Amino acid sequence: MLVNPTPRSTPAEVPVSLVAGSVAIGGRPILRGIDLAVGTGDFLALMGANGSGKSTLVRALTGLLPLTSGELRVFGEPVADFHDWQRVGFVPQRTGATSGVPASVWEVVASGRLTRRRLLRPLSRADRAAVREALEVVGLTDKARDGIAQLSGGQQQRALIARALAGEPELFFLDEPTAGVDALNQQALADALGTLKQRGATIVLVAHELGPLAPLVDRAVVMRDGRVAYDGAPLGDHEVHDAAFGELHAHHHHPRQVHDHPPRHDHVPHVAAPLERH
Ligand SMILES: Nc1ncnc2c1ncn2[C@@H]1O[C@H](COP(=O)(O)OP(=O)(O)OP(=O)(O)O)[C@@H](O)[C@H]1O
Repeated sequence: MLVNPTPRSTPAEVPVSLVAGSVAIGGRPILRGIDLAVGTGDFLALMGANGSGKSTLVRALTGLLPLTSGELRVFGEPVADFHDWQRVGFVPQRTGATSGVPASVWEVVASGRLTRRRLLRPLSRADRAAVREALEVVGLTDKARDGIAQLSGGQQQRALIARALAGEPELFFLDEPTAGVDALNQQALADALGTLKQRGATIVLVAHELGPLAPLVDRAVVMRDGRVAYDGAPLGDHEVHDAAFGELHAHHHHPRQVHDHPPRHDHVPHVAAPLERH
């Protein structure tokens, strides 16, 4: 493995790192001994078959789902001590839960500023500017006054992304942002994420197919059965399939799977992954 003596981030700056992270739901192991450190400015695509644990991993990395074992650090702090959640944005998998909520697009996006302002204060000028900009980035300026429920699925997805953008996160998680989104909207999303990336944001997204996002991705992680099956340079479709279904083997055995960028977890003490079995 490559050893880089000058990691891009100092330990305190690493946006998110998980060491030997395991999650069980209802006693069933879902994530098993995951080691993953996401460096500043990474654009990471989390891939793998249905049920391989991608969404669970994202929820674990955002601290929404407690670990059964292992250690999660957010911007260098153990998750229990981390309070600066405004630095983190999360767009969950689309569920259609927005239908029936009588909110305008503007209101939905403005709610992304909630963590930044004190309760019961009107939106400040900075808040309004951030909301306006977020709407512009996702191309929904002209829909700001529409009800969110009137938008198409892809537009709703962009509104949710704008909400997260309005919070100006440094670390941004998106779970399947392209699922069920047409080609035009996928391109708009790619443009929005490209802008974020240019600003130095760290992005982790779950995707089955990258489509127009592919040029942005600089690191791929493929999950298989609750474990990391591949972590390295972006893969072609066939290679993703092979990693997801076990035809590429553990990365220290296969030259293709050697990291082609600096290792991300120098800062964390090595902890042996607990052995888990069905
Ligand atoms: N709340 C839950 N209760 C029980 N089992 C769960 C729960 N959440 C996830 N699982 C199980 O954990 C496994 C991983 O699910 P997860 O949603 O993380 O996979 P995924 O890779 O995101 O899949 P998909 O591509 O279908 O979204 C699946 O077997 C799923 O059934």
